[in-house]
Amino acid sequence: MHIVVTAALIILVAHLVLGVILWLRVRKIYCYPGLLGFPVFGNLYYFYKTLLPSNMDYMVNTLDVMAKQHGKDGLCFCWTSGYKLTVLITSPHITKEIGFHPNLADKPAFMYGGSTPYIEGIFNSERADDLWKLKRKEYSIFLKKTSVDRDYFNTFIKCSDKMIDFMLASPSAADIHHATISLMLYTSLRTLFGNETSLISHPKNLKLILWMNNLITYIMVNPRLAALFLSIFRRVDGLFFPKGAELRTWILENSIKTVKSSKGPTPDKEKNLSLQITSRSLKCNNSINVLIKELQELFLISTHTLTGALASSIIFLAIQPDMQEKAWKEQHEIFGNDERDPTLEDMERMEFLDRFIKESLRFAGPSFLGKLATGDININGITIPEGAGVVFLIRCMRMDPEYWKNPKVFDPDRYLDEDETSKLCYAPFGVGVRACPANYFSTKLMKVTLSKILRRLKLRPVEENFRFEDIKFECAVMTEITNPPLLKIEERA
Ligand code: HEM
Repeated sequence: MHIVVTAALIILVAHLVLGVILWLRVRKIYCYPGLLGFPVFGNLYYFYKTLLPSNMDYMVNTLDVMAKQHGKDGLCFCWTSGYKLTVLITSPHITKEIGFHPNLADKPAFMYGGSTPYIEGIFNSERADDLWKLKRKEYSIFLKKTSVDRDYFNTFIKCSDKMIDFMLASPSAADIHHATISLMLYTSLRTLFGNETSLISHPKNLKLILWMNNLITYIMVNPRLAALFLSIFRRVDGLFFPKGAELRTWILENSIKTVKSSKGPTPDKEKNLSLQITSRSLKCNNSINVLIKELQELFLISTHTLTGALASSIIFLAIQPDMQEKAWKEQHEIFGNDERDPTLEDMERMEFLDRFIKESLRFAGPSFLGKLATGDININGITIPEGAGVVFLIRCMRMDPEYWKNPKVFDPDRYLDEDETSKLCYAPFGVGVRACPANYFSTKLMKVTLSKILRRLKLRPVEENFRFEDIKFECAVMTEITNPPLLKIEERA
């Protein structure tokens, strides 16, 4: 009994000390929710509330509720991961003011660090240092408009035909996520890796990527636990996922072989991004492990985001027949009954499809953006202190009735009179110097694929009464549809 009482007292005192420390850290901070009238207990309450979020949906929604209840002027200070001081941004005007702030070029290790046993390239780079700058330059060259239009456009067309074949393979109940993953893996290999292999469509590898999506989300929410688990698992993953390991080896060997044998006036490394990465890594005498992590990141980041975005857009078309007809009519006006492939000029004319993709990304884009303040940032007399995490709750901004008329309604035409405010709280490709370098690449690929699908296929949900309002969204790295309907696929006459 004595021991139990002593233990209880120690725990109580330790908590009081912790509560006081937390309170001392935030007592002068503008607009903080944890005080609850009882500073020490209020801080302890928020410490536990944010210590181990079960999933990203819970995390983002908890932060959103806090920001709505306690935020002022689009800012709210709080804890994340228990004790990390974080400022939540929920206003497009603050986004504008600090989006490009020089002290916001780094990413918080407590959100991105968990996956380093597996991926470590530009996306996962905490620091915007010289190496990041070099890598970023390589990405920008390979993903810029001229490279996409010149080098990838025809591959996008071929890949879209493949997507249609995938969909037609099970016309009575097509699983769109499955089909899109196959397409994205294939497209990513053909464009960014410059090569392809049948290993990609092995059912075990498709399953692995589906599983990866959930894993990446879990890692961002629980980075420390994840890093520990992954660094152990990394050594034996080939035993559990032999097909995945085979694919990794294939990509690596292929890149190294091509770079080593490259000669002539146009070195092979200039042909695609993975060869560029391999060439640089070999020149810097990096270990093979470092190279694997960088290539793995390129592979994952280019497939997982696009899979979510494209699968959601196809589902949005299927469950909104009026919208599908409008998009089809636009295609018909451009091509008539001609079955030719689209040209770059045709793509320019697809204005409704452009808006449709934009609206799809408003619903299915990323849930939040995480940055790190590397120095004090002053806005309107408020200081975001050095070391604080800065989380832009972009999904919440994209759904905020203050900035959008009827935000829950899927309305591509809302972009016909887009103002600066809605542009600022849209940001599906991020903000500032760490924004996604693949904005043009991704939207062009989505547009080509949707255009080809619209011209050849009619899509409907198997469950005929399924409406847009029935969709359940969940915050993940990309916002996910948790109840995706199976689709009926019919060839247009
Ligand atoms: C629809 C598809 C995509 C969406 C919605 C998307 C979205 C994003 C977002 C929100 C960020 C973080 C930006 C920030 O922190 O401000 C990001 C970063 C990044 N994305 Fe994408 N992305 C997509 C496709 C791709 C593809 C295909 C690639 C191919 C290589 C790619 C490569 C990257 C890289 C390298 C970064 C890190 C940039 C940096 O930290 O400097 N993304 N993306």
